[in-house]
Amino acid sequence: MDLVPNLQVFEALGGALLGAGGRVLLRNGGFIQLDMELERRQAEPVEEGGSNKGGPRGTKKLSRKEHKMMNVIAKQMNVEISQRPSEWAVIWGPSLSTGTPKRDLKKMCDPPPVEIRQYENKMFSAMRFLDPAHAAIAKADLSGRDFAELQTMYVGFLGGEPPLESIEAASPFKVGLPEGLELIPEFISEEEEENILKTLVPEDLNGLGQSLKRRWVRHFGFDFDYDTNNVDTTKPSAYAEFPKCVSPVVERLVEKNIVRKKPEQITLNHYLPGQGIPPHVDTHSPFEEPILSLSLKGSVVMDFRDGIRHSAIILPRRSLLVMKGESRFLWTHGIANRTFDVLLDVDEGVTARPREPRLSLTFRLLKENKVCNCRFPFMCDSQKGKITSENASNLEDNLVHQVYEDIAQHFSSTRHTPWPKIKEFVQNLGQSDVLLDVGCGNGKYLQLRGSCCEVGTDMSTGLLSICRSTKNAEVLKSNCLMLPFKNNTFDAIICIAVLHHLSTKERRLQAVNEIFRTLRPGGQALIYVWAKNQEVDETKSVYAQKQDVKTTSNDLAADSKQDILKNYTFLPVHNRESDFPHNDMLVPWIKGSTDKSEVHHRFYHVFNQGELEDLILEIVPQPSIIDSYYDQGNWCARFQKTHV
Ligand SMILES: O=C(O)CCC(=O)C(=O)O
Ligand SMILES: [Fe+2]
Repeated sequence: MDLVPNLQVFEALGGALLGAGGRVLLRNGGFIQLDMELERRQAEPVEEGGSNKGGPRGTKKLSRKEHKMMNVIAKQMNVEISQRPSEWAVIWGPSLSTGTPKRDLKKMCDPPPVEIRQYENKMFSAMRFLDPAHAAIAKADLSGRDFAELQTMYVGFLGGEPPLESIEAASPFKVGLPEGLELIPEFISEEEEENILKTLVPEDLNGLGQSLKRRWVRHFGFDFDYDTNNVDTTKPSAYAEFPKCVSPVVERLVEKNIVRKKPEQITLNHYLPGQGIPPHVDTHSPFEEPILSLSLKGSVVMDFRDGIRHSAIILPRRSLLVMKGESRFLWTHGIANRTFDVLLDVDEGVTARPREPRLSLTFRLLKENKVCNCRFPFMCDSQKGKITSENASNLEDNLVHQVYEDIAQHFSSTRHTPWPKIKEFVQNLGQSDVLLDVGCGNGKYLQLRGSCCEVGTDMSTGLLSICRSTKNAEVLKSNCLMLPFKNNTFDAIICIAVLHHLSTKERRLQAVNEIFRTLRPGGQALIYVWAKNQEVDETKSVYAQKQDVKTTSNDLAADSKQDILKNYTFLPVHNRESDFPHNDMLVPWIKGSTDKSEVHHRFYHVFNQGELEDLILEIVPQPSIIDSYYDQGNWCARFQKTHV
């Protein structure tokens, strides 16, 4: 049988099967079938949600993008991409990163792959087919089609076997359970679970309890105050009595010696898929150990982190989590805001499991003296944080100055565009106004007015030399705590993204004082600091939006070259899936390409709303703040010096 060559088939098969006279070479009977099958499918209307956004398959634009994607994948997998169909194909789109379980991926291909490998935090999956021809069909069928509304799928063939799948550091198999953590499966029976669910969760969740940003809660005994992370023991909750349905649980806790007395407080959390709880340590002083969490209705993965390590633990429904020791006092626990979890399944291997609604009951025992003497003073509200006036300077040297030295080139390559409001402030200055940029970085805000008189200071010699070589700017090395200028020197000062790297309030005040001192009377200063809240009016900051493959991984802390981190395990490492849960944190900077990335951690004190203004007002004697606002994840304030 002679078949008219079909362009799409040639494309899918890498053009490899074109025979003399422009006919398809029939390697085996299967190929005739393949060709006809393809033609039949192409004649069919595109299914709902499956529009060909990338244009007709085989367009130049699509193949250019596909080629690019395949190069990225090849690098990450360390496997060559093949132009010819092979038994292994790789698909960009449906993956663990999008929460696509293997069974769903199988359903998308006909004939289906016989094996699928998926990788944590990766946007692609590898598929092995019985025959290269089947891989070619999958490519012809899926390449360029939309997936999950926004993504376009790309398919390529692999020249070798892809890496075996594994769960990275997010696995207790690798890191181990945090010390003091215990998980008791089937702590309650199905009947008890049903009884609790029936009694405590109203159909309309807004009826009783409190709707938080990411979940719904209700308290019994005493209300938990999320502003102070504490309970007011003088004010019993509106639900002072525990509901009857939890009595068997409370009794079992005492009977089995899990607690030494009955818990006095219960928090009920209700999570819908996509909802979670930011990483936190339940405040030390109000509660004894252990803290207990009973899971009902749906299971979930809970992430434990201690600043370096990450252990992700599956909490099955009806299980009881007992947090004592390090897991209670040192490790943060949290649930990512995701619609699926990535876990290791006995049958399926590494897989994404869609979340179901979940209910949890947190049982807490009140501490009588409200004083905590744990071994982790830096995590303890009773013993206050460990950043002191003695070690602050060391911390900033290690976790700020040294890091900017190490990442100077890469950091600079990501900092091009001046932010509009800062640019406006600078460009509104007169031509003869002298501007100081405290913490000028790569000089992004210098020379926006042509050749005016401007000076920049920074602690990174790497960034200073970039300023000199690319801008010919006047810059000098200096700490913002001690500016080498006389009083009343500058007409204007900007200090962008600097104060949040200072680790104590005294030092932040000192820096504002230096700005104030060197500003001339009548001069104005503009200060930007990172905000703890990265989402205002439901709009995420640019930083919070960047949840790409390279940046989500808190676990990379484990591979950090900064040995010095061991001295700072009390500082939680931020993971981009959540708002900043604490004010003092380490924020990872990932340098280099994905396959050879290095992680560096910088110290940040992220500011609460109003904190920057309060700081300025402690130094500036009159209320001279002209403007304060939120801009791209930062709190910002402009003030004028009105006295000498
Ligand atoms: O949902 C959970 O299991 C944990 C809840 C929690 O950590 C809390 O209420 O403090
Ligand atoms: Fe908690």
